[in-house]
Amino acid sequence: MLATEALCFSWQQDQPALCDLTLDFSRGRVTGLIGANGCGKSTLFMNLLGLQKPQSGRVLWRGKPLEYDKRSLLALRQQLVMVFQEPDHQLFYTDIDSDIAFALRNLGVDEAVIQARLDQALALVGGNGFRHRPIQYLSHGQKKRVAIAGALVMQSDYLLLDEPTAGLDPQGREAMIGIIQRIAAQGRHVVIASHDIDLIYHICDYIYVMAQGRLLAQGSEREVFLQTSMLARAGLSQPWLVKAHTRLGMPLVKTERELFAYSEQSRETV
Ligand SMILES: Nc1ncnc2c1ncn2[C@@H]1O[C@H](COP(=O)(O)OP(=O)(O)OP(=O)(O)O)[C@@H](O)[C@H]1O
Repeated sequence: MLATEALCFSWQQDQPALCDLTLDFSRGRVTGLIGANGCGKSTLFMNLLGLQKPQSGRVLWRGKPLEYDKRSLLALRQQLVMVFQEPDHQLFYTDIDSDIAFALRNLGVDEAVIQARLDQALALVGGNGFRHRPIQYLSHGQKKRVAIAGALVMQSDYLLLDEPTAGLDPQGREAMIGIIQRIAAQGRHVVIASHDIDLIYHICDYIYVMAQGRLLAQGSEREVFLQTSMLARAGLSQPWLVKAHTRLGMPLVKTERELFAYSEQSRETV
């Protein structure tokens, strides 16, 4: 279980970046964290990872307050792994296999286990087609997949994804949705911070809305995205499928496919 309790954090005195946040990331399989630029999403991730320490309140890991000694943090970061928005920030080798295996080799994991996990992770992100290309020759989207594979080999309980679809073309975005769904289907928790509201609506089963470091709303995707005035206060808008429901009276569905199936069905019955 990963949670925060009345967490407050300031980068500078008297300017709180996070205020009184009580969040539970085990509520949903895929949890969304949304809010306007500067609302505190990245700062929260840093607090969850123990890279920053709250001035008051706490991070709870497996039901206990997070401990900040080196050993505890090392153990935490094997179970709570972050994938940054910019893959270049976490890819260091030119060779994909070496890059993905880096953390496992550091931990002294058996080479046969590393190979098996590498194969699995690359298959899950659809990376086998470019596995033998040098990393510097990969596209942004391909690098994102390698960065996710590097996190997956850790077989962590939680994966924190910062803007997983940023910079991806429509096909790459669809592929990323599939990747996240496959990760969640493996029984892991995924936490996504993103401005891609349609992605959050499509893929998350629990959502926290933040504004200026505070929690503004929480709930299932339907509970959250039907609150138009709250979304406006947070500087956000509704996903297009929710707009189609609230403004055009279409049924509230989770995916485009469901909406088109509904519209075809209604045409047939006319
Ligand atoms: N290293 C830092 N030093 C000082 N202030 C910081 C630092 N990082 C972030 N902040 C401030 O903390 C607040 C929250 O920023 P943060 O980056 O967490 O927001 P965010 O929700 O991730 O934004 P975005 O959507 O733009 O990525 C902002 O006011 C920002 O200026």
